[in-house]
Amino acid sequence: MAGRVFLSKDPAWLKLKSFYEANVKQLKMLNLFKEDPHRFEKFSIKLDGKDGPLLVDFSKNLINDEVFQLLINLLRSAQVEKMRDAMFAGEKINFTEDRAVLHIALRNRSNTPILVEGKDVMPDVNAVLKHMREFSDKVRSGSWLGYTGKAITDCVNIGIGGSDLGPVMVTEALKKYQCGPTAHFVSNVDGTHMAETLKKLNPETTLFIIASKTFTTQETITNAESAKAWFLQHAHDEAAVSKHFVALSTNAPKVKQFGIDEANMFEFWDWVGGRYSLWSAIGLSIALMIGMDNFEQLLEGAHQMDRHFVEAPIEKNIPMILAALGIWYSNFYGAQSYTILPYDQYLHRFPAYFQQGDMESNGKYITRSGQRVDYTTGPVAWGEPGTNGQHAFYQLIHQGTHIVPCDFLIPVETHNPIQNGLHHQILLSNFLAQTEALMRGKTLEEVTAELKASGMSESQINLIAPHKVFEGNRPSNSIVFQKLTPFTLGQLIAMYEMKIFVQGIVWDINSFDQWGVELGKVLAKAILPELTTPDVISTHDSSTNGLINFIKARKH
Ligand SMILES: O=P(O)(O)OC[C@H]1O[C@@H](O)[C@@H](O)[C@@H](O)[C@@H]1O
Repeated sequence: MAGRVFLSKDPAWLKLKSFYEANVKQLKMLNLFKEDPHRFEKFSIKLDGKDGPLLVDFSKNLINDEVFQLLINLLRSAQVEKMRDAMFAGEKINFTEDRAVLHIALRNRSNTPILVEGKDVMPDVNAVLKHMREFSDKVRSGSWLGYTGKAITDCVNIGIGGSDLGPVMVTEALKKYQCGPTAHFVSNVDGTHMAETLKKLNPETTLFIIASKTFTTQETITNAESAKAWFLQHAHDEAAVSKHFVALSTNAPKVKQFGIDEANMFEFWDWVGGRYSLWSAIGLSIALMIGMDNFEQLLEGAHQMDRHFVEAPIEKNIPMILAALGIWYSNFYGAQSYTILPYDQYLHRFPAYFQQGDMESNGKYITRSGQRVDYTTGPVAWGEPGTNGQHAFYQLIHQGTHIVPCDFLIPVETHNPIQNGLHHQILLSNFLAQTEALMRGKTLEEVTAELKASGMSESQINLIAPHKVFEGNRPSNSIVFQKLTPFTLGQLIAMYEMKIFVQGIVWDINSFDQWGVELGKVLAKAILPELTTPDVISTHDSSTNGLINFIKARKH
């Protein structure tokens, strides 16, 4: 952005750097809690929502008042508010693709005009939502019939990346709200994915949704062709295809070419990035499975978070604060990753969804003005649902040599209070215990006293005690919501989207392109024909040649 100083030269950055160098050893959370009885109130935000409040407690972080203020100053210096406003105003902030970034328009429930090149996009957005409602109502009510006159019981979304991960994550998260066909997903070009999915399906009652923004993605088009071939093996009638295939795309000519009726195409636009597209027609499988009213609740929740993001001052702004904390750890503490740990089984694909959301957005080393950064940008995002993660990788989070900031998420109420709610009580207690343990740790004195009390000998204690010590002082955010409803899920997704946006602005990168996925695609296209010729391949480096020739020699 014009007038922007290179981040590592920004005085706000340099202040954080010197604060870190001078004070890092003194930032002990346990002491900070002791010194300030109001730390929780000060470093937490409650956002009221339709389905109950969303509480974000960031008090278990390595911050004091001064760091917090310095981080806020950094965000101001990076002009995040100005860039946010530019995004919401439809400016072409994705300048490498000459596009606006307007997933916020897809969930703009207040319906205020949003202009792209002088044209309000809301009428088009509303028209597609209407189309989705009409279609999903027909399918769910059983009035949309397959080629033998039977209602649709299953739909298969064929898409990859942003045309897959969002619908997969949301249909898993909102399974409890199912009132329509069961959603299946085929993304991988590995024929196993398609073959294993088709095994479970009846062509007479299955709807295929071909989801591809470009409608040129090799994996998706290959899978779509295979699904069509399978379908026609049963239906023996090209005319039946229109009853069983619909498309979600920005590319009408390609959709037609594939043989899908234009009436069965659900449109979206180039200002919707793939990884931000679940709010668009790409969400059709969600609308089919949970109904359009619930889909619109998802949009409502996201819209509420968008409003909060636009209206709240930086100091009280959830996505801004989460972004600032992430920067504190990535750029000053040297954290290379962070975890998303949902204590809700329904959210089991939530971390995977944000692997694309975060890493495809911010995994970049070129600034908006074309220079190479001399600081780190997007971290590795990973995670698994609690409590499974506890029995797998939490060892490293508690006692490893890496600092791994953690986001813990949990609903107060479960959809499945089996055994009188016992399971959920156990889940809640584990959630609370983990963040406390990470923060408090356990000292050598505490461990020694415990071992002594158990009757252990001095020499045994000396041998074992160091292994049982926890340094503690390990950061986490606790994100607590009432219940996992469509509205709440919308809030949570938008919260992370906006956090990622803010970080991209501070790092001065374009979070909305993805050139990094292109090189492999081009090389794969060149290699594909080489796999079928009888020749020995010598056009690559010796490793790639060797691998190709080995595979060819072993293939029957
Ligand atoms: O929706 P289509 O166009 O098939 O793209 C699917 C995916 O392709 C990948 O290469 C990435 O660029 C993703 O961002 C995108 O979501």
